[in-house]
Amino acid sequence: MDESAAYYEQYLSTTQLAVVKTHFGDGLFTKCDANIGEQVIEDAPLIAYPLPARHYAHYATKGKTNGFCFTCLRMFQEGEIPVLCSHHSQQCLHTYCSEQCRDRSWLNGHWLLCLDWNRPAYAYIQALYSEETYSDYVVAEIIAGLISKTMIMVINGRTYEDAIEHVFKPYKMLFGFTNPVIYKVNLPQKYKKIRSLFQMSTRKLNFIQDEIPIEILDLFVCPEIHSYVMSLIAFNAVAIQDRGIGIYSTLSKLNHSCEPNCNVKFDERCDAILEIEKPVQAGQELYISYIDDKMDRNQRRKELQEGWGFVCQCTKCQRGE
Ligand SMILES: C[S@@+](CC[C@H](N)C(=O)[O-])C[C@H]1O[C@@H](n2cnc3c(N)ncnc32)[C@H](O)[C@@H]1O
Repeated sequence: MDESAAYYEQYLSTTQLAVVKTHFGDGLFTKCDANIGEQVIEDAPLIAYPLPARHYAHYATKGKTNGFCFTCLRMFQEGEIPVLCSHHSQQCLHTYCSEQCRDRSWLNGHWLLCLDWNRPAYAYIQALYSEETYSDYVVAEIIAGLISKTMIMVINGRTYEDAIEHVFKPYKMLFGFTNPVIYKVNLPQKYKKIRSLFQMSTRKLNFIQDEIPIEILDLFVCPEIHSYVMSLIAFNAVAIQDRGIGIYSTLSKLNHSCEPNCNVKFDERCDAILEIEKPVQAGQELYISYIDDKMDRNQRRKELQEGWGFVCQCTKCQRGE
């Protein structure tokens, strides 16, 4: 069993699914027959973020709409009182559906990106929220999460190597395939901005005793990780209805077909449910469609090439349909 298959085995051991090497890198396979409508896995996101437009709508109409949780993306119900960021005083408008979601967001790096807590980096953080630089904002959030989780593990007694391996592995495994398209546009400029932002975050924090060690900054805030994370967002992020985006470990292993046998639905939070659309037999690969598969072949191939950087090799395209 290769590294990727072995890694995913721990998540899939309670399901009838397996990650297997294919012509397109890894793919997700079923180990048993399944019928239309069967839900074969429910996958919680590794990370999920609201769309920036949602931030703005929320900022603009604060107090007038029900809002949503910035961690699990659940929309608040009529009359529900949101939990605010613990450091909210003026600028941070992050709202959560529970203290658990609030604390998860803080440990996942919100302490680095909170407009009220990280005042020295205020202008840099503000710039990340603009709509044009959505991927900058998400890259910064992901890298903040990597730094935060690594620091917490080191404080709890793990070695740097061990902590970094543990924290980065889920992201490393997502990108198992070799994709020729890696985003490198304006990279030095982009990663330097985020580095300056994190360097300013040197105040003593209540759960982290030290400043961000230079080893961690060097490791996670560098052109290689920046371009890797940007590519992850481009190729693996899934749109969650009109709420935001999520990156999912297992779903990221689903290859595309223009005649898919599965589709993905989301529950009221952003957990994804993979549902069978056409009967499948044990040993078959599961496919979703990344695009609107009703388009003609040229349009489909163009979208896949431009959006995901590959020439579609699915059965329908191979038949020339
Ligand atoms: C979300 S990943 C799917 C899992 C991926 N195969 C892996 O190894 O992790 C998407 C990538 O898989 C490959 N891929 C998926 N569907 C394909 C298809 N129909 N034809 C060719 N390559 C495909 C492309 O490299 C694409 O960018």
